[in-house]
Amino acid sequence: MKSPSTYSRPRSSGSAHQTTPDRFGYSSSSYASSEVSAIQNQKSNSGGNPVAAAARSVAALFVSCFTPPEASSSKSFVDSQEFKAPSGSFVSSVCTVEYRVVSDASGAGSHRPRGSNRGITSSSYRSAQGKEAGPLNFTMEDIFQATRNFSPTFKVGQGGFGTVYKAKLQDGTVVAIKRAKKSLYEKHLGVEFQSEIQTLSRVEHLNLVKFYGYLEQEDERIIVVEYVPNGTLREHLDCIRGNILDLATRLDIAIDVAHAITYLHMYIDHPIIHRDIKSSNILLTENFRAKVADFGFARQAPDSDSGVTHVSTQVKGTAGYLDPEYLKTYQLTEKSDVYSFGVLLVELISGRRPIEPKFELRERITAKWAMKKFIEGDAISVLDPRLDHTAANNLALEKTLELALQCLAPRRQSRPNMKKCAEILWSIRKDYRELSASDFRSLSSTSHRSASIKD
Ligand SMILES: Nc1ncnc2c1ncn2[C@@H]1O[C@H](COP(=O)(O)OP(=O)(O)OP(=O)(O)O)[C@@H](O)[C@H]1O
Repeated sequence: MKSPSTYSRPRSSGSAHQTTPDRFGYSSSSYASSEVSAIQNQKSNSGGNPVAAAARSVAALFVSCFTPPEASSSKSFVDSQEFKAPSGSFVSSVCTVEYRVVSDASGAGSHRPRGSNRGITSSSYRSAQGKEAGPLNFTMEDIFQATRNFSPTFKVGQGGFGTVYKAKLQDGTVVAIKRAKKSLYEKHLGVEFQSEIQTLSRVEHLNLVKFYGYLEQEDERIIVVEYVPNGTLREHLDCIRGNILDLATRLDIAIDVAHAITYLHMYIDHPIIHRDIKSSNILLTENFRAKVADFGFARQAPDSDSGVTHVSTQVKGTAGYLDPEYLKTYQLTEKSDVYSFGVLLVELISGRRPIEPKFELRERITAKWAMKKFIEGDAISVLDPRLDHTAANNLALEKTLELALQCLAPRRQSRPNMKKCAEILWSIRKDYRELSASDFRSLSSTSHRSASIKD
């Protein structure tokens, strides 16, 4: 459950460009010039390893961490009349007990979908089999029937938004039914609900949860989406869903997520910034295909055709995944998702959560710890200890950390876009497969040789 806590950060033009440390330790004192220069000096004596050289050059970006962010020519989304938020709609952000940063949004719900309180969209015209099945005209009765009056037996999850149930519709389609909490204190849920249904109704992609419809009636707000049966990525990294994920599967998942975000950023009419990319929002199918879920914080991206470079908005997202430049300037772009994706890459490689309070201070912020290790030439110690140090794993580890370092660049201009991330990951996977195959060949020829010696 979300509840207001200590984090409060009202928009204030005066403070936006100061070099104050953020609460995750990415400050000029803790992670910028002196520390990185020292690391770079060490590395400059370490020979001509191309990976290390790339790491060094990207590491230099950390030196410029928290310099004033934008040239004055940049144009904000709120500068545009069309998207101006209603006056007085900006309020302080708050942090939840789960460290999820939420706030009453100014913009996510600015375009209510047309129609009544019974939501049927183009995406809801399809059944689970992908057939054109006609609109799923949900009534409260349908929902009660499908969930057996919201029986706890069918409950599969609980999030900040509410409770999630697995249910079967009358046509046999298995769906997830998300029922919003009714708490009077949770006004932001209305905004999250609007944001989620608006976004879901505009998208369709193999790596995004499919939308079937919604219902908004009196104090009930319900979203019906594809049921994804194999839990969240975080549950798999925690090994509470069976076996440990091997690196090949982790690379596949990273690529699926990269495809989903690329689609949101580049391949729809009005691109979308997800704003909450994290391992607990990545759902897995039985075949370990990844589907990005939870569009409660999604926001329309700035319209680059009209020269708008960013959206000025309150900070939303989840601690540990938040782009420090967005935190500091309130300027949102697609590159904030790229930053979160960088954190996700480190999570996939290390198995650790983005914030690990139980570790000593210097290991507590996983991305920061991992990047430091990588820059120091000690990538090996970042690999999830439950994975083997094969040649293929070690190479993929180095290359993935190198990409993560680029995604985590303090300044958004230095981060690659998501399409580039996907391309780099394809090439990492290709090399990984080739090396795994040759690892396997040499292993089997060794065992063949030792069997012949015995004969
Ligand atoms: N489509 C789905 N298929 C199967 N399980 C789901 C689905 N959507 C959500 N769940 C389960 O319900 C849980 C809560 O999901 P939900 O999207 O409501 O989270 P949330 O409210 O956004 O949480 P948070 O605020 O922590 O991000 C998930 O962790 C997952 O276990």
